[in-house]
Amino acid sequence: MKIDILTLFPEMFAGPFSSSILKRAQERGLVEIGLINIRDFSTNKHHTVDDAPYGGGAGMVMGPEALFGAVEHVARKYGSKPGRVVLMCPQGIPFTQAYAADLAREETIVLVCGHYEGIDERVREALVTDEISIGDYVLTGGELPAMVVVDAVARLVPGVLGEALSVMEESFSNGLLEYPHFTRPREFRGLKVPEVLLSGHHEEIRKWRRRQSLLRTLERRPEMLKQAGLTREDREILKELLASLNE
Ligand SMILES: NC(=O)c1ccc(NCc2cccc(O)c2)nc1
Repeated sequence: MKIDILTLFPEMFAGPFSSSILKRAQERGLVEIGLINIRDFSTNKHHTVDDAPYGGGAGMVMGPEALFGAVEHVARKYGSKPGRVVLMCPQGIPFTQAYAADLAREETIVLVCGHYEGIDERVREALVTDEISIGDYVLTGGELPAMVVVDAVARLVPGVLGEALSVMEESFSNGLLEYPHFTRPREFRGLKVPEVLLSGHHEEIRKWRRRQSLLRTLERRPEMLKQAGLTREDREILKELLASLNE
């Protein structure tokens, strides 16, 4: 999978992409991450990429020339239009695990890191296929959201996480929050591991984990329960949990 990132600050990406899973994924050729400096496509001698907004108002807007130039550069690099051109912005669609899975199926995606008060609308109209927000807050630029998207998407590319992916996705993608995890030592500063996890009874362990996922989801994200595809057994457990919470 090829991910090209259009940014004014390519140096911001050196850290996250030069360590651990993302580094190894690139070394193994599973993911290619291209960093493209939007400023290289500025069309004026001052190399600016932003300008005052028509209609007045505070702040600056990123103009169309450099962004169009940068996206066309990517298209020429691959000899075809990019599959998806994703603008990171607060007005975007909330980024979710499902959205990451959707993007991970693409051969090439471009992430556009906007700045200033926003970007010229003609970029949205003519180039952008997706607008994504990583949360309801405004950041100084789209770079951090782009890193989040690259991390969430790259780990889903086949081979990047290996069998760990299926285990992780299975627990998260079942629509509930994860159950608690424990590892050695069995007791730490008086805090013990739940006995059931030491019992070796796999069916009991499965039930305990499912119950913990349901309890955690009920307590923290009850709205997720509606579309979680609950079994009859789950509903029984939820009834008990609700009864005990209402005691
Ligand atoms: N929540 C987010 O994903 C997010 C994304 C970007 C961003 N800032 C750059 C920007 C880019 C475009 C328009 C705009 O108004 C601001 N801030 C927050």
